[in-house]
Amino acid sequence: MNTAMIDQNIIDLNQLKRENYQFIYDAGKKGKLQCPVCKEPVRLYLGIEREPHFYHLSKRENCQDPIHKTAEPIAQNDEYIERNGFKIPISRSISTVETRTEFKNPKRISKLSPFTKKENNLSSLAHPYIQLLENEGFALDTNQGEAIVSTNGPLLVIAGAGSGKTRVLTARTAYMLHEEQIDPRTIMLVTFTAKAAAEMKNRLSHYPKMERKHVGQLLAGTFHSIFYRILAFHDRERWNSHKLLKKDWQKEQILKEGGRELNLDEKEFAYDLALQQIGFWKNSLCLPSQVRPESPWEEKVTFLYDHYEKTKSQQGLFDFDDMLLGCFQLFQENPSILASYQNRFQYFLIDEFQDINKVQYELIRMIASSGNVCAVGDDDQSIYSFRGSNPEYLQKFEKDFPNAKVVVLNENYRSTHEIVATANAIIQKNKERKPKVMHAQRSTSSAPMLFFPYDEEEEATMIVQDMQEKIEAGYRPSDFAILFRTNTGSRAVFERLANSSLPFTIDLDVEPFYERFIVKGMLSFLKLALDEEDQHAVRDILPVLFVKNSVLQDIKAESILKDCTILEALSAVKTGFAFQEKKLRKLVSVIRSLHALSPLTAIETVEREFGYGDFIKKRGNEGNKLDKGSDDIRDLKVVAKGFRSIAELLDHVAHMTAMNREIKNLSKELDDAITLSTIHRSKGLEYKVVYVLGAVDGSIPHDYALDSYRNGDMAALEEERRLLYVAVTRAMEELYLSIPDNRRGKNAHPSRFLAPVR
Ligand SMILES: Nc1ncnc2c1ncn2[C@@H]1O[C@H](COP(=O)(O)OP(=O)(O)OP(=O)(O)O)[C@@H](O)[C@H]1O
Repeated sequence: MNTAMIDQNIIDLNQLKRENYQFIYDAGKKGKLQCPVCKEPVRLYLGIEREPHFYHLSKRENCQDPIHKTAEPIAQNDEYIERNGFKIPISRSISTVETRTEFKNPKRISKLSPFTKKENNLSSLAHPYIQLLENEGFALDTNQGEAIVSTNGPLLVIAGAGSGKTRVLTARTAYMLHEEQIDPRTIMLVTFTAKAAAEMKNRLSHYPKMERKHVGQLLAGTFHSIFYRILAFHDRERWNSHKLLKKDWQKEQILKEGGRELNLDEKEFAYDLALQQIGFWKNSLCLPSQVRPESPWEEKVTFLYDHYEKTKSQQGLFDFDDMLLGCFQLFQENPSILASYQNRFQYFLIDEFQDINKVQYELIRMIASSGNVCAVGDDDQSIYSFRGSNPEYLQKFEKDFPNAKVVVLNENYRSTHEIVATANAIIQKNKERKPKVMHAQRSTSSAPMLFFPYDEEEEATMIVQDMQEKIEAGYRPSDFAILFRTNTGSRAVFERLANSSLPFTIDLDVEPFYERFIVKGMLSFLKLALDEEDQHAVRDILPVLFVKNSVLQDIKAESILKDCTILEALSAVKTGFAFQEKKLRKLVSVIRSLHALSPLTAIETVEREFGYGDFIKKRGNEGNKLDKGSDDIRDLKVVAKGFRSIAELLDHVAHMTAMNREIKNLSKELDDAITLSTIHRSKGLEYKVVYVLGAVDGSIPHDYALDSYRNGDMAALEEERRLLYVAVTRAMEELYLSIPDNRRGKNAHPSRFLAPVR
């Protein structure tokens, strides 16, 4: 049906502005929609593949849309009109048609190269162990077999997504142990995560004729774990794990001490980004004295870097990056120690070589004097340049390890032809890459789908609806992944899932959206509109007003002495700066006026009246380039649009903050759950169905990459394209790319990366 009743009014989907769909959807969930014929409760269907329509909760199907007169456009003189206690937003009149955005039908990608079936090149290599592997169900193709048996000398395996590099690494190790009888203690297997190392050992122990004892003797782990073990062995006292700075806040504390010397404001200077920059320099083997700052910001960070290193060394502390740097120095200063390790380790297998950084590369060059290095990587999946990784090392490998053999794995065993062809078409536009075309093993009728929600909210609703339908049809929650470019991109989908009964997991380290500094500040203004005595809220608005934290004690005392609210006391503070006092003076009247406004207008009022933009600009300029403060406010406005009063919005925020904590605790225990993940974290994983959020310019490619591109730098844009490639190649059977019409309250345009397939 296209019609429903909300509080005695008929709403017709043919006349409803698209931006109201989510609002009506929510009203349905709250039981506020009725069938105009039978008066039973109905809901709005908002899914991916079928058009929006109303449906009866009882699944009744025989009601027909009544013929009705189009409702008169509702008066525009107030923000809301109240009908029987239910407020209808008239700033977004539900009955005007002229600016209605049509529901756009989803579209399957059709511009794809045709599928050609290749006979699976089962390895013709006459090695008994390879034959045995094949007989035991570990199928291998010729190139995989070639990579497995080439154990002497340097070998570079360029392994496209889903081409079985994990299988190659494990089978090669098994082959070395069993067929070549190589002493496991001479083999070093380096992986990107500790989980991957454990998984490889586990898989290895299931290979034919593998002895557990041998598998246990292999040295497998991340660069950090392996080289830290070496360091700790040589100087247990200095590298005692009690002295490790594990948490970012510990490191930031040291930076903040240095920042005080520069008079940097703790709330305004982006210490998190400074820390990331310091890590980048350390991993690039660039000591504080060697940094050549390129901006005033980098000058400050260089000063902090120097302070950080000195403090650590005075206090005998170290961080994760020091594990690699320390080992590099140990080898450099002690040739005999280096020689002993060169002697001990004869074979090296290194996974995810495209994400190696300078210090890791140099360590391998130092220790691998045998030359038996097998590096496996995919330049198209290099996505960690901000940490100092560089796919250039894949290119350098052939120079630095002369006579290296190169094997290319381009058979994709994970995904359908339609997904692989989409990925190929996207990545081929990158200029800095080794040319290769992935080839799939199977084809299907369901090509990847582009769908077009109105905005982030509708995007989340559609995806959750789609998953619900698929789960009813037999899929398991763990078949799904929802991937996003940055953590803030997951807010709407998190909220929709939190309000559903579907199990899901999300990364535990992510700062909840409503706790983000800029968002929290804005919400505090709204909180004060409801309670002028809210001390936490007053504390959180001080930075926005450029008032020092120390004033808080004075205001509290003032409010007791003068018997006024704490907000009134703040308003009367004398700072000695006329422009600031002017702003403070209007605090009470502006905040009291927010009451009568919708949350969206209230936020716009605070922005305008208190120069929120200036504050954000100041912080944003120095802030994290991925998540700008102004974007946070835009995201908050998208949320605010769905609520009719400040109290309702704040209730929702409190509920979601609590849910966030609860779900983080719960998700540890779930093993059959939907995955919500950044694209970065999804690397190496595979899912039957993948949804990619926000495939629009500004999201992917991210705005900062577009800015660099405008300034003539292609590198960031190419890395963004690799990110989309990684996201797309996680899907085994079905891929959905979401192209919302609006993002962060503005018109959005499909990602330029999709041009070859749209
Ligand atoms: N020769 C083969 N025949 C059939 N299936 C294979 C073969 N090689 C690997 N596979 C399967 O293909 C899938 C992808 O392999 P794997 O996870 O090792 O890929 P990958 O190269 O590590 O992928 P990515 O780099 O994209 O994370 C796995 O399910 C694996 O079991």
